[in-house]
Amino acid sequence: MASCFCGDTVDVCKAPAAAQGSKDALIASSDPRHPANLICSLCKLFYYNNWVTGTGGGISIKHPETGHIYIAPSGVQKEQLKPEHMFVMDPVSKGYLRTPELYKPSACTPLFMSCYTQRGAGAVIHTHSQHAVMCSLIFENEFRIANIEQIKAIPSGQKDPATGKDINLSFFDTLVIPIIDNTAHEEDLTDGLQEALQKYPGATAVIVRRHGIYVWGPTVDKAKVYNEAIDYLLEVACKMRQLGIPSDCGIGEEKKYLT
Ligand SMILES: CSC[C@@H](O)[C@@H](O)C(=O)COP(=O)(O)O
Ligand SMILES: [Zn+2]
Repeated sequence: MASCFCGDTVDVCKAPAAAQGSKDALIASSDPRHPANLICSLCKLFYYNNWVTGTGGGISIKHPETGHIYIAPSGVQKEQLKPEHMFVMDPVSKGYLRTPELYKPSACTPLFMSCYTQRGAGAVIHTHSQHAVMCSLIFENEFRIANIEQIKAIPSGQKDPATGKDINLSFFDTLVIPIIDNTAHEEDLTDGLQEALQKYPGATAVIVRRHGIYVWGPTVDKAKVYNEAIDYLLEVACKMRQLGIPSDCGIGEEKKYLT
């Protein structure tokens, strides 16, 4: 049976008939969960959170069945993306299976690839969150926050030996996120990101000073939850700092900073 560009054989290709057998089968789908559609809907959502305005930031998703890596073009308004704008990369050869005309792939591609390769990520989110930028000015090399309920949404880096599932942080734990320095060009961040990935094997995010944050997870849903929870915690940390309370202070210790 002949194979389609989407990775299926043509008899099971789920793309609309007009796209079957063409490279558009990689991006044409009526399924809102298809990476080409999900990148567009999530970027809209992120735009309204002020995370990907002014063309900054973005998201890359690995197709959970085919393993194809979906990447948006560089320098475009992320809330206006359409599935036909997507680059599609083969995860093994790292060659592009689909290259939309007139566009270059996101400058974040080498950083997304580092998270796929070194962390087995299923999706990588990059935002220009103001909370991440502010925390990168407040903290030196690590962002730390402790004893806040929302921490429980973040993985600890440990796995349950019985189920193999990620164990999340507890309320009493401290979340630590490494901070790397920004560079003139996005792709030049790759070495710094890779070093941080090695040094912090349990981390699910890296903050880029005066720039934003990269957050990844084993699935797109988990990456989305981690990004939301981390942004909430970054915002809480900024507010605690404004009141003079260290974000990793012990339970009850805040009183002594509030006099
Ligand atoms: C506002 S320009 C931002 C870019 O330099 C970069 O930091 C970024 O996040 C997006 O890069 P892009 O190549 O458009 O996907
Ligand atoms: Zn950026």
